[in-house]
Amino acid sequence: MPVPILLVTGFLGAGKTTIVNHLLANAEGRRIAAVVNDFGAINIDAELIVGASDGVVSLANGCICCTLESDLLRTLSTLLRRDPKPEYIVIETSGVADPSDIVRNLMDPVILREAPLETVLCVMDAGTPPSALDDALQRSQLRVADIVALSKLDLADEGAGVRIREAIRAQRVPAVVVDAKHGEIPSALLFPANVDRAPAPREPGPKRPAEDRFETLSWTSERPLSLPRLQQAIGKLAPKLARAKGLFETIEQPGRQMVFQFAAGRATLAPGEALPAGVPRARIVFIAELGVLSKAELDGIMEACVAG
Ligand SMILES: Nc1nc2c(ncn2[C@@H]2O[C@H](COP(=O)(O)OP(=O)(O)OP(=O)(O)O)[C@@H](O)[C@H]2O)c(=O)[nH]1
Repeated sequence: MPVPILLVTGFLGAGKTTIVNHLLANAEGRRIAAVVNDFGAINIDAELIVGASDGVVSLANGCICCTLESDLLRTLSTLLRRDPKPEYIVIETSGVADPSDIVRNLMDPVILREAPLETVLCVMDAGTPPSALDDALQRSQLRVADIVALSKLDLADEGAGVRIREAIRAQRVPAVVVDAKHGEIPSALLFPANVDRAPAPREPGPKRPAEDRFETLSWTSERPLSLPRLQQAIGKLAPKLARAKGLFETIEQPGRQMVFQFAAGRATLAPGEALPAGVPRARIVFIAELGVLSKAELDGIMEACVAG
């Protein structure tokens, strides 16, 4: 029985992990295997997924989640050899990845037979300015999509959803556009009921030279952070950042981790789990356009947040 693949693409911080988490938490008896592609040296995506540890997790509802190892095809064949075999595979791509390259990889004849690419979902922040769709990376993420999910409608102004839908239409993208409130998309839209029917191979589009546009800077600390000082640091860094995410302990709430997210100019902080043993007290990944932020500048700004 072929195992259909759902590929989730979308720009940095668009809301891909939120959707994958929602799918895993609401699997309704489907055995879903999720492959998350982490950008940075610190393995944050996997930690944010409910109940994950060591990069691989089996959920109580029969779903599993793993990080993408060096090679996508090897990761997929490992998943396909598992017993019981997953019924669906969800691959979350990196926000800086051109999904055409992954689509091309998935056209491998063996993978296509055993795990055909069924649906490509592009997640887009509803507050994305229409001009951002002229960006080559955003365009290639949209171009391969069957479904575009608009995230963060709750944060966007009233007209934003309409404006971004018009901008997507203007790109002549044939995809269906749906709203995804806090990661919620009807799973019937994403997973075919009849898995016997293998989807047709796809044309991934022209191969573009890989563009090194972003760099990831990891920052860790063995000491907890001061929240007011962190706020100041993020204020300084914000104009230079494309994305940041991290986990850390604060002086204000010792013994507990906070989950920090920065996407589309917006920073959020939420309470996380208890601080696990043997990990640095602060682990944050910063993503910036190449040459915009040096490690020395980042370290200088972040060290000022450390207690004592
Ligand atoms: N208010 C609100 N926040 C959202 C929604 N969807 C996602 N977010 C938040 O947006 C931030 C980024 O979401 P992620 O799901 O981590 O985004 P991502 O696309 O996986 O990010 P990368 O993998 O780093 O590219 C997080 O703080 C989410 O909680 C939404 O519908 N509403």
